[in-house]
Amino acid sequence: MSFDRKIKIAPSILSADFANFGQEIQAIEAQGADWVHVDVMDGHFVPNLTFGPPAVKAFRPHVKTVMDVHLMITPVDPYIDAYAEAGADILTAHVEAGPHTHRTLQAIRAAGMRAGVALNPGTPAEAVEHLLDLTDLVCVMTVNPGFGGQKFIDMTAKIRRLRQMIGDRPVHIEIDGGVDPKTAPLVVEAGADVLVAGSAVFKGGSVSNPGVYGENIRAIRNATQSVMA
Ligand SMILES: O=C(CO)[C@H](O)[C@H](O)COP(=O)(O)O
Ligand SMILES: [Fe+2]
Repeated sequence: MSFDRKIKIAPSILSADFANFGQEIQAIEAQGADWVHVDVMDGHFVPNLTFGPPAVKAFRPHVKTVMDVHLMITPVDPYIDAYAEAGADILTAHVEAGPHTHRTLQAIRAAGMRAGVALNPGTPAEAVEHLLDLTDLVCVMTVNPGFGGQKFIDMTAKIRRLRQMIGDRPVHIEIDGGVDPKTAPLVVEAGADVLVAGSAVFKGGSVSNPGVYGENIRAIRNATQSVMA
C-alpha cells in the first residue's frame, strides 16, 4: 500500500454505543471516517478495561477501511498473534509498556500487521528515535491514556520534533486524545496526519441520527484545511 499523507480521521469507538458496535462502525464509515480506532485497555497499564481479541474479531467484518488497534496493555508480546488473528491492520503498542519495544515492533510486522508505537504525554520524542525504521506510525498521546473525553494536552513541540526525526520515512504521526475542531489545526500544523477523535465525533449523534457523525467529522477535517500547504 502506498504511503498516504492526507489527513485521516479515525473515530475512536470508545465513545460509541457499546451495545451496538457493528452498526456504529458502519455509520461512522458511511459518514466519512478514514480509519476506525479501537482502544484496548487492560485495567493494569491504564485504569480502565475495554475489549480483547474476541471483540476485535467481531468488529472486523464491519470495518471496510483500516482497523487501527491501540493497545494500552502490558505485556504486549503474548497477545500479538491474537490481534493479528482478530484482523487488526495496524497494531500500536506503548513504548512505556515494556523494555523491549524493538522486539515488539518486529513481532507485530512479522505477524503481518503495520506496527505503531505510542508515547504517553510524559515521554519524550527521543524514546522512539531508534525504532523509526521498524515503525509505520507514531501515536502521540495528547491525554493520559485510559479514558475518552479528556482535555487536550499540548504536545505540538513533540510532534514537530518527531516530524524532523522521521524525515523521509513513510511513518504516520497520529494524535490521540482531545482532538476537536479547535485542537486539530494545531497538531496538523505541527506535522500530524492521523487524527483520532472519540467524543468529538460521536457527540450528539447515534445510529438513528448518523448525519451528526458526518457533520462532526467534516468539522474536524475542515478545521485542518487552513493549515494544509
Ligand atoms: O486512547 C484513547 C484514550 O486512552 C482514546 O483513543 C482517546 O481518548 C479518544 O477519545 P477522545 O477523542 O474523547 O479524547
Ligand atoms: Fe486510542
